[in-house]
Amino acid sequence: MRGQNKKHRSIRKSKSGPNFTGQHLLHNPKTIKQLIDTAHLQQTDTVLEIGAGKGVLTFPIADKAGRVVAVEIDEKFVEALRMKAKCRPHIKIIQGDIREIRLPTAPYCVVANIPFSITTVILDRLLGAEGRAFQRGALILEKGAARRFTEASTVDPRLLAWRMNFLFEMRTTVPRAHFAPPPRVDAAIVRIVRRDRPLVPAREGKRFAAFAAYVLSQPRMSVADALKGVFTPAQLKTTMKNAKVDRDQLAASLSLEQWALLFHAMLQHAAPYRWPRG
Ligand SMILES: C[S@@+](CC[C@H](N)C(=O)[O-])C[C@H]1O[C@@H](n2cnc3c(N)ncnc32)[C@H](O)[C@@H]1O
Repeated sequence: MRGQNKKHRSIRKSKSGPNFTGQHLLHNPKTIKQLIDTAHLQQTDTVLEIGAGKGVLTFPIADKAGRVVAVEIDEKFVEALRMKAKCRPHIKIIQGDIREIRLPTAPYCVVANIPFSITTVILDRLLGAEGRAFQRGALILEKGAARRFTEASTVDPRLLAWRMNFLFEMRTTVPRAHFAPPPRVDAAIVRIVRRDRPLVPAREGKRFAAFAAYVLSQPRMSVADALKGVFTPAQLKTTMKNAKVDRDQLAASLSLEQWALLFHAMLQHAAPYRWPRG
């Protein structure tokens, strides 16, 4: 018990923000195999593991990948992981906060059972401009979050921005009983893969999200009306025609391709002082 308290104190010390470590350790061999298989790892891959815990994923990942960089915040787990990884030089254990450490700059994959409470922060780092070397991943997320990230259409500007560069697919539900201690709700395995051709360049992600937020800020207004502040009437007419957007179409029904066409038209034709800012 004293050891436990000490452990939690050390986590608290090393973090800013909410004190929640999400230590739900996987113990179901079938789920562990499913998660790792979802990543299709090869000997040429470098894998970033986020929240390595006791290493239940770290070592099977290391059997398949060329290099593993495992990040863990809890110093007790880190100590044990370093002991176990002693004779495996292609495993690097980093003690740190995934919200703060530098991400790899060479191409890498992610396989992880992440702390659910910081899901959006983690995805923002991996899928935003900062994570430009991130190629693909297999992640265990809370089932509700997994559904939200993978449903066919979305009105979340940040998720739209991620989808310009990545494909999301929900693979399978992971019952809460597969973790110790079990989380409040079931989880799911989600596969994320970088698109061969991005619909919007990653460096424009923030500008795209600001554009999407602006158009979506009036959910009952047609896209044409919402864009009157961005384009001149002549620009708007051509843009709507080129993107095949109907006069009365609402933003919620735009396809990803239509979003990308509207955004590119703004960059090409609209005066920069009229571009929405985040
Ligand atoms: C859901 S557990 C997964 C542990 C292990 N991978 C498994 O599947 O059994 C999440 C892990 O992330 C660690 N963690 C929590 N917050 C973290 C952070 N900000 N940065 C790095 N690791 C963190 C926790 O200590 C915990 O070991």
